[in-house]
Amino acid sequence: MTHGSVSAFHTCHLLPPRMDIFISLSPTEMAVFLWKNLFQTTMGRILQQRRALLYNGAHEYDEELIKKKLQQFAGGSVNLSKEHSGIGILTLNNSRLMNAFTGTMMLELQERVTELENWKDGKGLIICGAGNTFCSGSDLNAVKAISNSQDGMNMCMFMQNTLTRLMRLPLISIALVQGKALGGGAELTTACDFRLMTPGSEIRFVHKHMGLVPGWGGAARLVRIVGSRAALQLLSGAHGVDPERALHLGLSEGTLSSSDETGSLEEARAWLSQYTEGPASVIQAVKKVVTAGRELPLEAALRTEKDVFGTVWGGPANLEALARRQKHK
Ligand SMILES: CC[C@H](C(=O)O)C(=O)SCCNC(=O)CCNC(=O)[C@H](O)C(C)(C)COP(=O)(O)OP(=O)(O)OC[C@H]1O[C@@H](n2cnc3c(N)ncnc32)[C@H](O)[C@@H]1OP(=O)(O)O
Repeated sequence: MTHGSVSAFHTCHLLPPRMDIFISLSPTEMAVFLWKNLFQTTMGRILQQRRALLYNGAHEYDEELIKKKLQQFAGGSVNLSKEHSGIGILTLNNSRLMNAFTGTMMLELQERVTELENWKDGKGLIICGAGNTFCSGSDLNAVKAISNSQDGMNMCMFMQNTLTRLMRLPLISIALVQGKALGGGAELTTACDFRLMTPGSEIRFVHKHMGLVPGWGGAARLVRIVGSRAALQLLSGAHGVDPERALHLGLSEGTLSSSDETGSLEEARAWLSQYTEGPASVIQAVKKVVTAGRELPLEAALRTEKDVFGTVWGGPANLEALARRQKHK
């Protein structure tokens, strides 16, 4: 395959139904047409793979039933601001209850994740809480009302489906931890690629004190972030993890200097911007190949990497870079 060209392999299944129109195009127009078709075909295949949910009817999961149940526990909101820079700000907004997740907030989180999955210009995501604190987990008023096994298991599967999709977004994500990230709030931080903490903040897996273990996928992700020994200590000790210890464990990427809501968000934007510079198609491709490397067996990861490579090879960003012949000094 030569630089800037779409190889013969790629063209065979991409030729348009109207050959009379296609052959009237200039060579450049033909290359752009074929590249766009290749991009759409490959993206469709990758999107299809990614949207295969963790739980479905085969696992006795009834999404419509749990959605109706969660709808009964209203309050708060999950807001998304998609900025021109390609960075989205997702804010948990229930400050009266320390941003505890009500039932409707769980439903809104799923809606925001769907929105982000379809954000073509998206590159990064910062998740934070209103009122200078992150999230104190599930709304205990709702928890008490759905404490029967079936409702609890359905809520667990709903949140695992949603947080797994969040984790696999083709965006570089940060949990901006201000104040407290407790229980499900601590689990939510582990569904982000990185965590940044403000002075005095803490991440705390309080589940043991609730007679529980994490149910939103937090244990499985925590083991992959800090290792099984540290994860066992954090879950069995249920102690608060301050910024210094989080940094030491590799749970946090850094401690911000600002403690106030606006200042820390600005710092988080600046930190993330160093990784989201460049075309959205390339940043999204980078996240996709890393997700594949993290989650798939080697050969499947290699095949996904090949597919993702095919969406950017010979694309506008690649062709422009070749034309620039930049030196990486
Ligand atoms: C799988 C996830 C898991 C599950 O679903 O089973 C969970 O996440 S269970 C929930 C785990 N979280 C907690 O247990 C947190 C309980 N709350 C606290 O420890 C404190 O409120 C704290 C440390 C977050 C803040 O303490 P502080 O003294 O600063 O403030 P207040 O306690 O006065 O809180 C203000 C106001 O918010 C209410 N609140 C706080 N957290 C929750 C919550 N998770 N659910 C419902 N309500 C919550 C608190 O009750 C106060 O309201 P008030 O009407 O004044 O009592």
